[in-house]
Amino acid sequence: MADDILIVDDEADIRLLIQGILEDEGYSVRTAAESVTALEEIRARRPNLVVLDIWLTNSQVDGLELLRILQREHPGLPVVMISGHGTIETAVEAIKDGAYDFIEKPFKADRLLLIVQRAIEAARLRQENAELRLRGTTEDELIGRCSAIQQLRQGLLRVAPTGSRVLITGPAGAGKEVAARQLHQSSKRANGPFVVLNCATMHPERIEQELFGVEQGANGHDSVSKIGTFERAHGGTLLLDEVADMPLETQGKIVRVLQDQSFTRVGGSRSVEVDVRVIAATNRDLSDLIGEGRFREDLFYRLNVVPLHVPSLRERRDDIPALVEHFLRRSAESAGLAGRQLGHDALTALQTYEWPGNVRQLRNVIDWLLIMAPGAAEEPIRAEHLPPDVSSSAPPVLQGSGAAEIMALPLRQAREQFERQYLEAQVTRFGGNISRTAAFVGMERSALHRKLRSLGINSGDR
Ligand SMILES: Nc1ncnc2c1ncn2[C@@H]1O[C@H](COP(=O)(O)OP(=O)(O)OP(=O)(O)O)[C@@H](O)[C@H]1O
Repeated sequence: MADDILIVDDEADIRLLIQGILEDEGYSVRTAAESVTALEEIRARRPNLVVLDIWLTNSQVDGLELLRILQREHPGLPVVMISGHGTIETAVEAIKDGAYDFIEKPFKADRLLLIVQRAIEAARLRQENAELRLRGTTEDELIGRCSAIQQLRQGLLRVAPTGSRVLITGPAGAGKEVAARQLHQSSKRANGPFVVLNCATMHPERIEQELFGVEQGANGHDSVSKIGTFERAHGGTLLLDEVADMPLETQGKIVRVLQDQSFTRVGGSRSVEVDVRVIAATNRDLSDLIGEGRFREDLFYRLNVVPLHVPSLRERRDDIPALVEHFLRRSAESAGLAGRQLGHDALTALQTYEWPGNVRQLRNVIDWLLIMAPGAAEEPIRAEHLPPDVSSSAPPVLQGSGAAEIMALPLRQAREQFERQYLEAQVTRFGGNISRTAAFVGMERSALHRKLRSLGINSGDR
């Protein structure tokens, strides 16, 4: 997606010159000769960058004043100043007032392009960092090698370049946002913004302001007091997270935006044109909600062009060791703590746990362990060090009380009890796959089957 640049200069030949240079590089360019038109253009749709002449003749306000208005009305919008009669003092003043940089006429095309590219990049990074701070850290990389994740990864790669809409389903914390982010990264819009709107945490009355922005009449002019997520996502991807929680009325408006690729801001009348790829995510069954009249069928079909599913963590226990290793490394690095290893018992306990909160919960457990687990950095973390809710649901053989119980029994029963607990834990850990359990425990597949039957363990051979 081409970045959108507005050139504001009173000299027509300079506007044409800059426009030519930028368009040759693939930018999409709009121009304005004075401040009123410039503000109109910016209010019609926020550009990615403004190239602004310091001296504007026949203009309501000059370049420096316009810069101040932009800083007030459109914070975060990068501005590169141009001057023909530039003095260092004017440049310094513009930069103090928030301009990204300054270029003096006559300038070389290379220098203009370099500054423009850097300014857009810097603004994008700033926006991404602000969003990450707001929502906590997140990943770009979908960790996991199990077949469901490999299938998901292939699906993402196949659909990414097509620009098609995608509906990502899966339980809370399973990685739907990570998948959406990866889709964006592999698409042609990768250099554009990736914006997330969580429809569940948003007050129903505020959701439209968030999505479409707000325009208010001030001094007889319309002025934009808030840029919405649709506009911020122009040229990129918008993830509507927890889309099932979107109020019905807003759903109707989204249908229209998807149809027209344009909308009006709350309180405004002019139409804002955008080019946004919409991805939706949900942990609910939208067909049920359609049946109950709580989700619009037309929106469902528009969003669900390509459905992708992220499995729960308990359906892919095989991926737990790789996820644990990844989070141990990442969390230790970012907290400045020494890295730790997990003992086999702790890892098995994690692999047999049900994970109602999925990968998000696993990540929290790892953060907790790095701070709370006793012992020196080089000592492995044991099952008994896991947080109480995880360790208390671990198979008894991995809990301190398991050993005490076994010691109270005669050998035959003790052996049987141990075998039952040990094998139950291993079968769960390998997701019920008997061949892999047999390989790990060192038994023939058929012998393991017999053993499980004799111990009354339901393997449900998957
Ligand atoms: N496959 C994965 N690889 C690496 N990290 C992951 C993976 N899946 C999830 N995570 C991490 O788990 C946490 C939750 O993931 P994410 O926000 O994508 O889940 P979600 O399905 O969108 O959740 P919700 O429905 O609650 O919004 C994040 O911190 C994310 O970085």
